[in-house]
Amino acid sequence: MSKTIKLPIKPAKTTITLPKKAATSSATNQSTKQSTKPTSTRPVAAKPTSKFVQVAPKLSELHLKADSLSYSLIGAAEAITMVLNGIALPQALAKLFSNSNVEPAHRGAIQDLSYRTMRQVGRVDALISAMTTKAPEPALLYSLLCCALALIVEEDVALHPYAEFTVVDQAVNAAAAHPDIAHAKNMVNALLRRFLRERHDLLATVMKLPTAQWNYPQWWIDACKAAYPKDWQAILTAGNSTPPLTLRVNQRKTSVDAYLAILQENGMPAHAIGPFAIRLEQAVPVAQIPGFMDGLVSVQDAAAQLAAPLLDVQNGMRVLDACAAPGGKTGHLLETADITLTALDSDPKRATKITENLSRLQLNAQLLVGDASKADWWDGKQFDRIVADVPCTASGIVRRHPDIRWLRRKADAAQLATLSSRILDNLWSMLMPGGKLLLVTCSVWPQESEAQAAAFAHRHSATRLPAPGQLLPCAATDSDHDGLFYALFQKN
Ligand SMILES: C[S@@+](CC[C@H](N)C(=O)[O-])C[C@H]1O[C@@H](n2cnc3c(N)ncnc32)[C@H](O)[C@@H]1O
Repeated sequence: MSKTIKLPIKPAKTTITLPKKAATSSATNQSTKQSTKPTSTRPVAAKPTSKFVQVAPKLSELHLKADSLSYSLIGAAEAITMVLNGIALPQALAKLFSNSNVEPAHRGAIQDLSYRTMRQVGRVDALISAMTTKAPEPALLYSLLCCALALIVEEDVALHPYAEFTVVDQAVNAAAAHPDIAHAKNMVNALLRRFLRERHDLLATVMKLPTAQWNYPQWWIDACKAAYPKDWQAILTAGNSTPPLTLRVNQRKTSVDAYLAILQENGMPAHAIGPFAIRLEQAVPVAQIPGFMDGLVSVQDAAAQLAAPLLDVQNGMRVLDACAAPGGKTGHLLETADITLTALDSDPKRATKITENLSRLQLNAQLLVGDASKADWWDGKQFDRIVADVPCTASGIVRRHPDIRWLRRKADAAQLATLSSRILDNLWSMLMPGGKLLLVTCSVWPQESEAQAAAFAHRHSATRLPAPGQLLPCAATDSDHDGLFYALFQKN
C-alpha cells in the first residue's frame, strides 16, 4: 500500500556531487550552441576535508554587511561547500553559525538560501557544467555560483525573490570579499550574466537531463521509478516542495478547536489536517508559536502523528520507544496515556533533545543511551508496547532535508535495512506475549519498509495488525505529509 515520515537521521557522510569541470571567464563567453551540450551531473565521492573548511576566514571577518544579500550568499556558499564535503546541511549550518558568530537575526536568510540551493543542485550544477569547460575551483566558488543561480533559475521571473541584476551584483561582491575566490569575481559576473542572456536555451538544453529536470541523483530517480512505476513523478515532485509547518496539539493541555482559536486571535491562519494536526499557512520560528514553550503544541509532521494512536497505549502500560531522539513520538505517546515509558537512543547528543522536549511538555520518561540491537541496557522486564522508529535512509523526508538525496549512496538502504532487522529481532524478545510492536521508517525504499516488515513477520510468525503501510510523501492542500512507513505486529 502506498501512502507517506519520521524525523531526520544523520545522513551518511560521503557522497556528494562535486564539479569535475571548472569555469573560466573565457569559457563563459562561448556561445550557447557550442557549450550547452547536456552532460550528466557529476556525482563523485566527496573530497576529503578541504583546505577551505580548515583555513577559510570567518564570515564575520569578511567586509560585508550582515544584512546584505552578499553576506547571505557567501554564508550559504560556505554551508553548501561543507555539504559537498559530506556534512549534512543542518550540521553544516550549525557549524557555520557558531564558528562565525552569525547573529540569530541573520541566520534565517543564510538558511533559506542554503535549502533553496540544495533543492536546485541538480539543475544549477548542469547549468554550470554547460557554461564552463572545467570545474570552478575552489569548491567555495562552485558553491557561490550554485547559490546565486538558485535564486534566478526559475524561467518565471515573478518567482525570483530578488531582482536578477541584484543577485549578480551581490554575488560578485561576495566573491570579491572572500580572499579564496576574489580572483574569480569577473568569472562570477560573466557566468551569471551569460545565464541571464541565454537562460531559455540553456535551460532547454540541461532540462533534457533527468538529474537537472528532477534535481535528484540518477540512481535515486531510477530506484523511485522501479519501486513506484505509477507514482514516481509525484513522489519526486513532493520531495522538491517546501514543507509546511505542522503542529501536534497536546491533548493533555488543549484541543484542536481551542488551539485554532488561539492561532486566529494571534492572526495566524491555520487549519486542521489530522486528529491532532494543524498546519500553519505561514511557517514561523518556534518562538513565535503561541504556547509552544508551555507545551501546548509541538512541531511534528502529520504522518509522524499516526504512530502514537496506532500503538494503542493504555494507562499503566510499560512502553519502549527504542530509537527515540529527538523525542517527537515519545512526547506524543506520553500525551496520549499515563504510561511508564523508556526512551532509548544510541546517540547521546541527540538523546539530550528528548530531555529538552519532555521538559517543555512537562512529561517524564526514563531516558537511556544504548544500542537497540543489544540488551545491555535492559532490566529484563518485558514491555507491553514497543515503537521501533529505526534508522533509515530518510528518503521519505527529502523535502525537509534536500541534502539527503546527494549525501546518500544507493547501497545505504540495504545496509540500514540489515541494521534495522537486527534491532527488530532484538526488540521482539523484549515484548510481552500479546504485546504490540510498531515498525516505523521515514523511507520510501521497499527494502527498508514493506520488504523488511514481511521478512520480520515471517521470521517471528508475528501477526500483522492493520496499519497504513507505505505513506508516500504528499504536498496537497487537503493532505500534506512526509513519506513514512508503518507496520504493526502482535506477539502470539
Ligand atoms: C528516525 S530517528 C527517530 C525519531 C524519533 N523516533 C522521533 O519521533 O522523534 C532514528 C533514531 O535512531 C537512533 N539510532 C540509530 N541507531 C540506533 C541503535 N542501534 N539503537 C538505538 N537508537 C539508534 C538515531 O540516533 C536516531 O535518533
